[in-house]
Amino acid sequence: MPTLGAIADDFTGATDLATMLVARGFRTVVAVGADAVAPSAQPEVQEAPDLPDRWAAADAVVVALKSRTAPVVEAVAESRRALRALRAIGCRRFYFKYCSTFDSTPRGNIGPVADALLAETGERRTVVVPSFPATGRTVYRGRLFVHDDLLDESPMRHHPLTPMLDSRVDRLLRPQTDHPVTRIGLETVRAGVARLRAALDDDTHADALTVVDAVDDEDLRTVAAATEDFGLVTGAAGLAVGLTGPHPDQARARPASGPRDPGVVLAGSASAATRAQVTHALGRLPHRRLDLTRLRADFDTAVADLTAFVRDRWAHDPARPPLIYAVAAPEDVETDTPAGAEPASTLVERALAACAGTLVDAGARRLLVAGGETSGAVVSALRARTLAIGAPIAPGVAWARAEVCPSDTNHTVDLALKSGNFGGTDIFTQAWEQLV
Ligand SMILES: Nc1ncnc2c1ncn2[C@@H]1O[C@H](COP(=O)(O)OP(=O)(O)OP(=O)(O)O)[C@@H](O)[C@H]1O
Ligand SMILES: O=C(O)[C@@H](O)C(=O)CO
Repeated sequence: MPTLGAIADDFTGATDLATMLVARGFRTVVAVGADAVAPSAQPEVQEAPDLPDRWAAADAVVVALKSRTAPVVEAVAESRRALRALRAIGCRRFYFKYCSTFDSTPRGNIGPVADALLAETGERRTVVVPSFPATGRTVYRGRLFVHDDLLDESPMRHHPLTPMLDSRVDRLLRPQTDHPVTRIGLETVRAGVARLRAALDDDTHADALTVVDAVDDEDLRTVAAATEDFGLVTGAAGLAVGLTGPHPDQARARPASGPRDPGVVLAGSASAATRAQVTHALGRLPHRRLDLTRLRADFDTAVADLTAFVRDRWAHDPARPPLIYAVAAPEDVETDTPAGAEPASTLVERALAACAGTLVDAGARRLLVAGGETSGAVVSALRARTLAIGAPIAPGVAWARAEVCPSDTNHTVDLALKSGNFGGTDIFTQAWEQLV
């Protein structure tokens, strides 16, 4: 029965945290939305008497939401619903997972969701820990770094939805929350678990969201140990490095596909890391770029041509998964939508989602998807309700086994959801080797 319940504000973030939990010995299931956990999770629901096997065999459940940039009211309502659903299947500790680059705006959604989850759990305080050293995110003196750059000097400064214009986590959070926002520095963390705990227990932090410095995994282990009885922690996936689950040797789900099963890469992300991965794959995998003009002129035919191309490549060389991508270079990003036309963002998401559905019905059994929004669109089109996390591919990215039903037939597939900025340059060609 799961005891740890997590709520992630996007799909790739959910698999990122789940990947870490599996590595830490938690048998982990990602549930797509609160309804995939407990359809009628009302406030009064406390315990489900007959847990489905899926939950009985899990140590942790991560609910994947699409709430990062949703209207605040919606994000709060979905997060509350997720928490109630997790509680109904037995979870007693909660983890609010947001982006390691603290993606949010002065209105939210990190602060409002943290406030709501504190109220829902009856807790008065929590910690704020976006640090994830394995992916270059560290917090020192309250400032968030992305590798060598301060957050506001990193490419996140230009993010279209959540431009990050400050690197001080407390300053970013203060306008978003009703709680005081406090800080605890690295010297206290490095003084050890007891000193950090004593600091957290000081009156200053009694009702606060406390941003805690962490520069390496040992710091995160100290933070996790000092907060082990907190009913709610918040952060990126890094904090989970300090958690220990009960099944160190059996936590990974087995792959669903074999080496000769057809695969495909669907890349809708325009992030710098994905662009480098696309460029690397162009010389190595059969590929097609989405043509926005054609998609706008005749969506169905354009998608049918793309899926026909993939099927043709499978017939020639099943071992090389074709790549369908949106952006290889910054100039591929459409910044101005032509008058009266559908914006490129939804067009690309719809196109890749449609390709995914058709290709799974045509035999695709392994899909690597790049981009958080893109992953949300693909997972929704495939009508996956749960993902069982399997082999890791890179920090924050793993294969997951999913039952899907894009039209009217069920299939089991291996799915990897890659955050835009995660993964090495060769991930589109190398990820398949982990599926053994
Ligand atoms: N050529 C393009 N012009 C404009 N927008 C595009 C283009 N290609 C893709 N997009 C959109 O850019 C967005 C990329 O977001 P997505 O979340 O998928 O990737 P990301 O931001 O790199 O990933 P993450 O959220 O994991 O960091 C999607 O909405 C996608 O449809
Ligand atoms: O924490 C991260 O950076 C990722 O899991 C993510 O949320 C990107 O969308």
